[in-house]
Amino acid sequence: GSCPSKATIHGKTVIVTGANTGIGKETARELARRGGRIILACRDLDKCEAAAKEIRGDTLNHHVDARRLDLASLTSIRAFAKKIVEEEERVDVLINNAAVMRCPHWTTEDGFEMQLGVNHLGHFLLTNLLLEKLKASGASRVINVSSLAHVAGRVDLEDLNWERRPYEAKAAYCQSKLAVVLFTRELSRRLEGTLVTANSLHPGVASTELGRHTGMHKSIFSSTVLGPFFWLLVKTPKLAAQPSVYLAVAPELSGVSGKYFDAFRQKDPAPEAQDDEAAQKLWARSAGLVGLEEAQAQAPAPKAVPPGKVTDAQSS
Ligand SMILES: NC(=O)c1ccc[n+]([C@@H]2O[C@H](COP(=O)([O-])OP(=O)(O)OC[C@H]3O[C@@H](n4cnc5c(N)ncnc54)[C@H](O)[C@@H]3O)[C@@H](O)[C@H]2O)c1
Repeated sequence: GSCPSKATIHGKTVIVTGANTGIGKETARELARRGGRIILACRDLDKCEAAAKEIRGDTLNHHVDARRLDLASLTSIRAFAKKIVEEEERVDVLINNAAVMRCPHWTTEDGFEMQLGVNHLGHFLLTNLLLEKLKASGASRVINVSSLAHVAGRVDLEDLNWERRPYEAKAAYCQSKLAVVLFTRELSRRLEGTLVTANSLHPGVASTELGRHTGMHKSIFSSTVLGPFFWLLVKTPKLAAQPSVYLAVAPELSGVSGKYFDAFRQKDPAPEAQDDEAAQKLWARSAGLVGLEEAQAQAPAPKAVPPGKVTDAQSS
């Protein structure tokens, strides 16, 4: 169903990755409707601008902006984060939504297996680079879009990038989505004592462009056998966006952190996703791969700034 919370987000700034299409675009649209300043972060700036324009026209919220972010490039992630840190007063919600599913054995600019690189490592670096900004904005929320597919995942810490095993696109997707839940768990642990929360979610199964590499989005749509039933089982992108919207806005989720949601319901993720030791090891491996200083990832929390207030440091 639709988001159980009707809360608005006036004065808040939200970043949504992979927001030019699918669930990300509908998440951005719904949040724009609720009054926030929405930053769409997409690999292709033209598509991003087009989506931002469409959302502005649709919601009459003119605080909807497009920014370039290629999660398959550490350089692009650093450039995006630098711009946000320098130009934005605050970041209240970061929705790590972008993903690649079951693509061929591609690698990112920095040589990571594409699905791990985009779905996990890219968002891992992005989140860490924005962490001080999130803390300075008060009770900010990090929302990591995972998938039920994480239950079939296995994180191989010795071979995260599929260099020593035969590549399996499906298993690589499941690994990346399990990594997202483990990352959320460890992030939440590290955020204890701050007001910032981090949760992950499964949006439900939706008809989006995610199946572009599997042919599923085409074959199932055109299937005369599944056709009539397909729509009973599968959500529209708009409906699949509602859980992300809920985690972003719901007042009742204030202070809730380190949890996994299946749509609107908090649930236990797979046992592998509740392994604190694995989460800590994955954090260390991920930090090493993206070249993140551990010290930077653990800097003490600065004082929170109430909405609308700009500190000297931020205004300079
Ligand atoms: N659709 C489903 O059934 C389903 C089920 C479970 C989880 N999910 C998750 O929901 C999220 C949204 O997926 P969707 O279904 O809307 O798919 P989608 O393919 O329509 O959207 C994914 C977005 O990620 C972006 N992206 C891919 N690579 C990128 C990169 N290198 N840099 C920046 N952006 C990049 C794409 O451009 C696109 O905008 C994903 O995290 C996906 O894993 C979807």
